[in-house]
Amino acid sequence: MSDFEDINTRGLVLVGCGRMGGAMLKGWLSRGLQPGSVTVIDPRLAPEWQDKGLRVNQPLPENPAVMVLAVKPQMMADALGGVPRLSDTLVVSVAAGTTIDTFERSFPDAPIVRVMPNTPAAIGQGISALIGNGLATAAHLDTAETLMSAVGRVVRLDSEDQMDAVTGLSGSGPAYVFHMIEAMAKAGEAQGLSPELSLELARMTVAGAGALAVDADEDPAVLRENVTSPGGTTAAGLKVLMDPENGLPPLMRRTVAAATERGRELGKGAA
Ligand SMILES: NC(=O)C1=CN([C@@H]2O[C@H](COP(=O)(O)OP(=O)(O)OC[C@H]3O[C@@H](n4cnc5c(N)ncnc54)[C@H](O)[C@@H]3O)[C@@H](O)[C@H]2O)C=CC1
Ligand SMILES: O=C(O)[C@@H]1CCC=N1
Repeated sequence: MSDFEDINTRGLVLVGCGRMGGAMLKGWLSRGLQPGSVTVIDPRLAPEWQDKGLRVNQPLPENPAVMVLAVKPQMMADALGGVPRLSDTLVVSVAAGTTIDTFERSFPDAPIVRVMPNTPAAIGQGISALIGNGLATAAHLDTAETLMSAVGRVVRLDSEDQMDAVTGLSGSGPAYVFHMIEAMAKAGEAQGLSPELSLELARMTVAGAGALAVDADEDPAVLRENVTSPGGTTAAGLKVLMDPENGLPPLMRRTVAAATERGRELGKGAA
């Protein structure tokens, strides 16, 4: 039996099929979601989605199992304006900042689950955190978890208050890691390596270390120590990187704090 049986029967509506919506849709289709059961609402849908058998910008099914909202927070009011008041439909939002009570104003009788995914979902390696409203039953949360586990791992939160920090850490986090690759590559160039060689070394170092961090039984701190020979090269590098005043820890603290704060602002309706 497909995990998507009820959704395939009643339908899934995806409002906004850009980078995040598209990444999730790719994962769902590869896990058994039937294209004909998906209604995509997006006025600027990318051409790659046009001939996949999806229902594109067509009237919504009468009683869809799930509606996933994946538009920018600044576009949410606009997008919600075009959607009927569903009550027997699980509403799932992946928008940063936008709080559950915003959705409750549009869907006062609906179960609502707020999710924060990230773009490695495009290759099934995402991490999503989720929390439901008072009307979301264990079965609704399971449905949301089924959807999100099609594109990576899932964690459940205890409180919606955690969501902005989650957004600042794992939602935005892939961008920090991509920038780390860029910065490492530039640093290699500064030591005389060619840009191509430096980028390849940086990219595969981050990819391999990430995979090892997931695969290994040891904590990242132990994996770091395993690389660090006493009096060796890594110790010399880490002395700079781990400097408590000027190193990565205070920089990362400020980075995640800024992203978290921006999530709070978006939640209050900031443009
Ligand atoms: N990109 C990321 O890494 C992540 C994004 N998110 C959240 O996902 C949501 C979407 O972000 P992205 O996919 O990055 O943006 P995007 O700009 O790539 O996609 C948004 C899509 O919404 C469509 N759209 C705009 N107005 C619409 C409307 N009224 N009705 C239907 N569709 C409409 C656009 O045409 C576009 O295809 C945001 O709320 C963001 O906070 C969450 C986690 C990670
Ligand atoms: O930058 C943003 O606002 C979205 C949310 C998390 C990642 N991208």
